[in-house]
Amino acid sequence: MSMALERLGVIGGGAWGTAMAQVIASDGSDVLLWARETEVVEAVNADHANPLFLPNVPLSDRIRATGDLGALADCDALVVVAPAQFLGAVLAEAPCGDRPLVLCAKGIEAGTQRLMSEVAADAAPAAPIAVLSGPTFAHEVAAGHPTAITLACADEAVGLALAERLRRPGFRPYLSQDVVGAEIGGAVKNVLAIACGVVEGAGLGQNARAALISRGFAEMTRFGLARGARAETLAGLSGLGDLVLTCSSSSSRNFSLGKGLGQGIPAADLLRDRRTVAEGAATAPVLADAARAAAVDMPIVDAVCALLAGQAMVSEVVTALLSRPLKQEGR
Ligand SMILES: NC(=O)C1=CN([C@@H]2O[C@H](COP(=O)(O)OP(=O)(O)OC[C@H]3O[C@@H](n4cnc5c(N)ncnc54)[C@H](O)[C@@H]3O)[C@@H](O)[C@H]2O)C=CC1
Ligand SMILES: O=C(CO)COP(=O)(O)O
Repeated sequence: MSMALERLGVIGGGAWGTAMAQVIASDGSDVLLWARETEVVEAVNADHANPLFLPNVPLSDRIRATGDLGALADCDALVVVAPAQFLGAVLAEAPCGDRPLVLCAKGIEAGTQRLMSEVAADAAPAAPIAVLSGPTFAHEVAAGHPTAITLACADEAVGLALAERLRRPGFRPYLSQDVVGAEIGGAVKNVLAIACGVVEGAGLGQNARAALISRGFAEMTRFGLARGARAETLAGLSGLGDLVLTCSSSSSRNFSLGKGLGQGIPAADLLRDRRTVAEGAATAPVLADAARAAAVDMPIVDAVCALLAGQAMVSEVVTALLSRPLKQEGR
C-alpha cells in the first residue's frame, strides 16, 4: 500500500514532542509542532529553541510551532506526544479524521484504566493507530545519537509506511503489530523506574537494582501476557529495552522521582509545582488496580504505590518484598 505521508505534525511541545519534531526535520522535512504554552511556540519560532522543556538543544529551522490545533488539519499524519493523562482531552480538540496517529505517551489513563490506543480509538475512531515506544531519552534523540525504537501498528502496511517516513540515519524503528504489548512495556517501566530510583536514593546497592529490574520485568511480563501482549514485544525495545534505560539513569524523570522518595522526601513535595511529567506516578495506582482486576501479582508496583501514597517507609517495603513466601523463579 502506498500512503501519502508527506506533511507530518507533532502534537505536544514537551521534551519528547520537540525531539520527535527534530527527528522529522533532520532530513529537511518541514514539520508543524503544536505546543500548549505560548512561550514554547514563540521560542521555537523566534529562537529555534525550547528552553522550557528541552533546554540547550538548538532546533532545526524546519520546525514551525503553533498554538492552534486546527492548523494541523493539513497534515497527513500526526505524531501525538501529549502526556497520558491529557491525551483524551487533547485529541478531542485535534483534527484527527482518518489520518494515522502515532502515539508516544507512556501511561495508563487514571479512572478508566484505558491504554493510549483505547483512548485514541474512542477520540478518533476513523484514524489508524500506531504506537512508538522504546529507550529514547529526548535530549539524546534530539542530539542525533543512535536510537532504536518499536513502531507497533495492527495494520502492517500503515506501520511500514510510517516507519519509512520516520526512519533517519540515527533513528531506527523496528516494526511490530503488537500495539498492546508496546504500550504496556512503556507504561509499566515508568513505575519500575521509580522503584529503581528509590534503591539509588536509599543507597540499597547495585544488587538490589538488578534484582528489581529482573523481578520487575517478571511483573511486566505477567501483566502484559494477561492483557494479550506478546512475550517477544515485552522482551524487546519497548519493554525490557526501555526498562533497562530508565532504571539506570537520573536522566529519567521517573527514576529521579524515586530517588527523592528513597532519600525520604514526601511524594507530594516532589510532585508539587513540577512542569515536567513523571508518568509513573499517575500510572502506578491505576496499574495496581488493573493488575488486581486481572488477578496478576505485581508486588513491586504495589510497593511503589505505597511509597507514593506516603503509606509506608522505604525500609518497610523492602522488608515486605524480601519476606514474601519463597517461589519458583519462572512463575
Ligand atoms: N522525555 C522523554 O525522554 C520521553 C518521553 N516520553 C513520553 O512522552 C510523553 C510526553 O512527555 P514529555 O514530552 O517528556 O513531557 P515534558 O515533561 O517535557 O513536558 C510536559 C508536557 O505536558 C504538557 N501538558 C501539561 N499540562 C497539560 C494539559 N493540561 N494538557 C495537555 N498537555 C499538558 C505540556 O504542554 C508539555 O508538553 C510522556 O508520556 C512521556 O512518558 C516518551 C519517550 C521519551
Ligand atoms: O521514556 C523515557 C525514555 O525512554 C523517558 O523516561 P522518563 O519519563 O522517566 O524521563
